[in-house]
Amino acid sequence: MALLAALRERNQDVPVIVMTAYATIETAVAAMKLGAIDYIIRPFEMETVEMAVARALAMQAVQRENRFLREEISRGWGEFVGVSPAMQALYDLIRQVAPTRSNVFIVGETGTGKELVARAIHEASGRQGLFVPINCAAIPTELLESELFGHVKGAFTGALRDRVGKCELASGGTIFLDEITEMPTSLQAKLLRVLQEGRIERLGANASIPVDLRVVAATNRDPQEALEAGLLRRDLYFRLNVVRVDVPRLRDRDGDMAILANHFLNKYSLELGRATPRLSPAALERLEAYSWPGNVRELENLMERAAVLCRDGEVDTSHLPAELSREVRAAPQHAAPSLDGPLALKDRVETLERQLIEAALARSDNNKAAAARLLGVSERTLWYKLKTYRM
Ligand SMILES: Nc1ncnc2c1ncn2[C@@H]1O[C@H](COP(=O)(O)OP(=O)(O)OP(=O)(O)O)[C@@H](O)[C@H]1O
Repeated sequence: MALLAALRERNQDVPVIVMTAYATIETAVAAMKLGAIDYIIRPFEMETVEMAVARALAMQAVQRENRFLREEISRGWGEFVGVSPAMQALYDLIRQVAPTRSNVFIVGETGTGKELVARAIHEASGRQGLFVPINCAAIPTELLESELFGHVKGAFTGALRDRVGKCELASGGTIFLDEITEMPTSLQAKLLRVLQEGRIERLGANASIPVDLRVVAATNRDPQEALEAGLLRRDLYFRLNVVRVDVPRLRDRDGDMAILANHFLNKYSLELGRATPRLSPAALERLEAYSWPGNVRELENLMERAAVLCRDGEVDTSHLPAELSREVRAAPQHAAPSLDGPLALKDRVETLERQLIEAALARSDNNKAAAARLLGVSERTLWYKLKTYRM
């Protein structure tokens, strides 16, 4: 019994079978309470022991799998880290659209994980072909056409041999056109023709090849503005925007900051061969208050930096770059009350409270839970204040 208690104390998940000649119901119950999973009374048949061991091992496997699944669920979905309502909605949408053949248009700020979304759509689509990403902004215009559609030997100076284009490569799979608005509109027109006809012609070839394409396109611009500015052809847009997927900004992912920050600290500490440091409450608060224009990519970079700089097992505000604290400190100055005029305490406090609440709501995009955290009060208190001040 003492050994059982000690094992449990150390959190060992060794399955324990108790064997005894002095059986009473009480000791059996006590042993089970201490974590024994079976109880065998002497004398016994060998078969009984074998069965008990087999059962114990099977149960252990189930427990491990359960724990693994629990950890997975609490961490995110697939490659995604995050369990916020905004991300749950995104996972649901991906699961819904992936198995359809519809083209998908992903919209989201830089670094929000648009490529991750595109990959997840392909993974969950069941399409047997390849996932072929192409960043339209990263390839010089004059090369983009051959990159997309391929060419035959001699199609232009420098075309020394036949080349398979990305569209052909992605046939049966998914082509991911990142930063679609950076593709010249002449090429957009050509791409549209390929999608309409389901056939592709390599540059310089005089025959076309059938392709089975599913397109996932992405942009970090506002699609409406891109259309108006003539960066995106309307006809292509309608073809691609069958399902639109908006990827939430990091500051809208309520409650994901700690999970994401710890995930990246863990990732980079592993790479450095160090133990993962803890994230101090003050550091987390600063991360929560920052606006994250570069979204998850920016957070990942900062956590890599923190993992390198941190030497004492705890990431504190001193391991974070100065611009984070500047943004946080700017707030109180903003709301600093003037000491001129009437000094009635109640009115003054009320005005200041209203201003702080407004600022917190603005900074958290009207998300009450996040605003309450910024203000350092409970959500309940915030709701109460909003009601009292009729805000
Ligand atoms: N929810 C998430 N969980 C874990 N990692 C993430 C998540 N979102 C993004 N990342 C990581 O952040 C980085 C940026 O993601 P990604 O390249 O997909 O962003 P993007 O929106 O395509 O950016 P850009 O618009 O600049 O091309 C990648 O390293 C990606 O793995």
